[in-house]
Amino acid sequence: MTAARIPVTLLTGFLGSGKTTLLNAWVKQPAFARSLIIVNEFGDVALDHLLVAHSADQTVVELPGGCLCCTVRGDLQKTLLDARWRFARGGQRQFDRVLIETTGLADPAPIINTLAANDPLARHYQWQGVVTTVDAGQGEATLKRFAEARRQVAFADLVLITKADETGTAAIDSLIGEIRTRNPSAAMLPISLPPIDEVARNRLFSALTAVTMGDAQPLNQVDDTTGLRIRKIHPVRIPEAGETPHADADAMTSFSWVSDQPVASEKLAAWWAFVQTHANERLLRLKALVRTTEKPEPQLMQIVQHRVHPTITLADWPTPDHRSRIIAIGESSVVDKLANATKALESAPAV
Ligand SMILES: Nc1nc2c(ncn2[C@@H]2O[C@H](COP(=O)(O)OP(=O)(O)OP(=O)(O)O)[C@@H](O)[C@H]2O)c(=O)[nH]1
Repeated sequence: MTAARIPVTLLTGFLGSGKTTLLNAWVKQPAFARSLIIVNEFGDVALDHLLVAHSADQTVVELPGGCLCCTVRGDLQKTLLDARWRFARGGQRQFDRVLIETTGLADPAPIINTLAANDPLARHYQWQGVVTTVDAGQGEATLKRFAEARRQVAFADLVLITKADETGTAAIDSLIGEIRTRNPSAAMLPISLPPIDEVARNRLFSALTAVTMGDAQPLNQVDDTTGLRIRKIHPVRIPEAGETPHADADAMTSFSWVSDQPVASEKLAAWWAFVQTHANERLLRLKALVRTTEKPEPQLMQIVQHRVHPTITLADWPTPDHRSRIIAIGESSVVDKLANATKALESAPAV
């Protein structure tokens, strides 16, 4: 008798659309306690896996070095095949399902193909579906501009329209219409994180349970805003059609910065003031986890296109590595300026 296959769910969504925030809430649900979480990082400075707060039952594996969809498919296959014994105790596997968070620029098709059409993997793992996050405020413009965002939506079984708390219903309705034209069969749900009440929480987690456990029923009930019949689709084999991934992203560049020296708060504030003047659609994403001379806890600072998120002081460093890290992705006209400005964080304090 063969053992039951392990369900795998992909979490994708454009840069800054709320994947990590969702994943954090998701894996705290008791039903997801025994999850193996695979986080793919963009660029050479890994930060996201540090921001996933998981429990002792869960393991977060970082897949560094580029985008899951093109450069590290072999790594993903190896990680999944090795995981069964690497994360086992006394011969017992320590996880019951796998959640994979992609980078914000990932094309899901090759990942789905790796999982759905790969013999050794298919023997042990069961492909479940795709959850795609779309930013309520910025999603429509992002969908128009980026092929990656369109493909992330096109392959979704469940689209979560995040940050609904920040956007009016008319804009959300318009975004839902836009998504419908690209994926008529996905279930859709506007959400706020953390969910605003118990009802919202239950709707979100029953939709996530449905897509993770392969149960179409709750998904059918998620969204009836358009009156369309919603059905969960299991992509089995999706041709890549010779498409060059990241066609639009070629114009994009990124920089990353790591330092073991704490930064003076004043200097960080001046840097942040400068960085914010460049918060626009040319700067797709900036994330900074910084140690200051005044505070041992890390400051988490984030920008998603023109939206500057409030700075958060984390309770503690997620790992023993207390180095500051900054990563930015966007058009080189902006990213180069920010990279230059970031050098100033390193210089000796003025005397
Ligand atoms: N107000 C509000 N803010 C949100 C919500 N979801 C996410 N955010 C904020 O949006 C910012 C980006 O969220 P992340 O979860 O880091 O987004 P991501 O998709 O993982 O980003 P990348 O890894 O860069 O692609 C953070 O500052 C979050 O706090 C939401 O529902 N409401």
